[in-house]
Amino acid sequence: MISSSFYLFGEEPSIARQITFPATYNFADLQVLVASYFSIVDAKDVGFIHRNIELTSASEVYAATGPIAISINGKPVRDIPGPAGLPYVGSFFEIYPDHLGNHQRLFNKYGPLIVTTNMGSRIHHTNDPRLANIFFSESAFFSKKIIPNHPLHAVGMSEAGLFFGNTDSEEWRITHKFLPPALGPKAVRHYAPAMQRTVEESFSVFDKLDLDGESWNVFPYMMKIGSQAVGRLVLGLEFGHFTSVDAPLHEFVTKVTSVVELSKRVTSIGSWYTNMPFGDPKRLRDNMKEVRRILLEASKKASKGIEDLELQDAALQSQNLVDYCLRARDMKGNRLTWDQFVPALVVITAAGFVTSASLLSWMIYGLVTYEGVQERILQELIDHDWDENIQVTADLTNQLKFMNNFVKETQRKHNPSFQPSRTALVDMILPGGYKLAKDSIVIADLHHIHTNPHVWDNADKFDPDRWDTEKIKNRPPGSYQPFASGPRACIGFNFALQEVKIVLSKLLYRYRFSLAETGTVEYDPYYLIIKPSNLYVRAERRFKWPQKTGAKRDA
Ligand code: HEM
Repeated sequence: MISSSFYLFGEEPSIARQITFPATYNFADLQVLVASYFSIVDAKDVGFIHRNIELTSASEVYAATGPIAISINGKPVRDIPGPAGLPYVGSFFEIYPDHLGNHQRLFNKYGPLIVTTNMGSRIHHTNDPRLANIFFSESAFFSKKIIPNHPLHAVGMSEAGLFFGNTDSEEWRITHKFLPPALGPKAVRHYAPAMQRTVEESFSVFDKLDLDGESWNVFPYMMKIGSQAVGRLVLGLEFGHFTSVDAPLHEFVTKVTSVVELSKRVTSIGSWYTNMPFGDPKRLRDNMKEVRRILLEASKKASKGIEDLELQDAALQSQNLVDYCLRARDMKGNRLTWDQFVPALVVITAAGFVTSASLLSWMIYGLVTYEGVQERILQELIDHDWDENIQVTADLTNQLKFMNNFVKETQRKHNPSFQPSRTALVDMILPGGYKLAKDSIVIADLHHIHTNPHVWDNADKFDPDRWDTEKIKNRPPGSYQPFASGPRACIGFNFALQEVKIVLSKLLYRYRFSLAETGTVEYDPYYLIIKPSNLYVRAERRFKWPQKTGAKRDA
């Protein structure tokens, strides 16, 4: 056996630790051993330096006398940089109101991992795909664990399992076993007719707005469509959002929307604010209770089948997710109880419509902002034999190559979700040599990863055709993850993608969209997701369509 002492390059040699290892160890074995002693996340980053000389083989390490420095990617370990901040408010004014622009400025200034302090809450952000993948991987280093500093802590709701539960909780384990099959690709296919019916119901309203020559604010209407689809498919509820131009939003939708708004507002002030017995924190708790009450009542009324079914069969045969939850059994005959599935369905409903409504809004933004996009999608529809009576299926939308590129590029540049957060489980050394303490909150900034100039060519350019290039196939792992990745990634992505393609195609075939107001379209910085707050468009009914080009055959 050999015994050598090691310390982290950048720290004092006097605190070196003695490590014993067999003389048969090669360089890679040494990297792994030392990484495990010093909690270095990726052993491949480990290098050895002795008397200012880099050691490149195991025999050089064996021969070194005295403490050996451990470098990370050839560099010393270091603290995570970030703005110094002001007393009490910390970096609040460095970040808000334009948190997207300001985080970009901070990444430019401090590098790919930064720390900000907001009224006592320290949060780490990255725009680096590799770090994001490490955060998302649910490992001995990181997990989704909702501790007081975590941005989702203010909402509570750990009993939902999905979204708000810790990964090591029984609630998450059980809901994550039962609910994903009902949102898998096969299950989602049988939702296509209901999705189509939902968008077709909106036509009477958009026709009327067109006849009256009126423009409309996109997000609220996409919210009506998105929530109507989710209400129908999750709860079996009819929200009646398109009975007239001004039909009010269903109570459930208004309450969920205010929860989304309030939770961002409360967490943007810091974790200490969460438990205040008044103001926004109290309103947030009250609205959460209301959302749960409404969902419980709706679930009791939802239409149901009779037979119990195995998970996959239940996913294909149930009329809605309440029906699914009541009938689905696992191999051992276990089922979800009402206490388990009602909170989970609250989350699925909310996660389902706010995000999809926002993505649809950004897609309409794309139509009216980026030249030629609208015409190309329309031409593609025509070339795929689209007409007013078409029955849209998943097979059909999957054939729409440009549409699919357009959705991907919209999610790259304008993804609704931007701040999935994880918690550090131990003190550790990250790639780049960053020292991170246990219980630190880390956020993979999806927006900034997707627009990172070190990863993307012409990152700011909206270019759907980039998705056809060789370069895109060889992009770094983790550089595009609109639905996050790893075990806690989105379980509703099949649903979302199918829905937005059906809704947008049907709308675009019927209407020509144009921007109704000049000026900058802004996002709402105090909303939990990124949505355009002032995008006004005109949707004019089409009466003429272009000729087929025969491009379908070539696709
Ligand atoms: C464009 C639309 C959507 C986007 C961009 C999106 C994005 C995301 C992201 C980034 C996460 C990870 C959150 C985190 O790590 O903290 C997530 C989780 C989740 N999403 Fe989505 N989502 C979308 C649509 C949907 C839909 C339609 C549903 C359901 C019908 C859904 C249900 C969920 C659920 C239940 C989770 C939590 C999974 C878990 O806790 O393991 N999402 N979503």
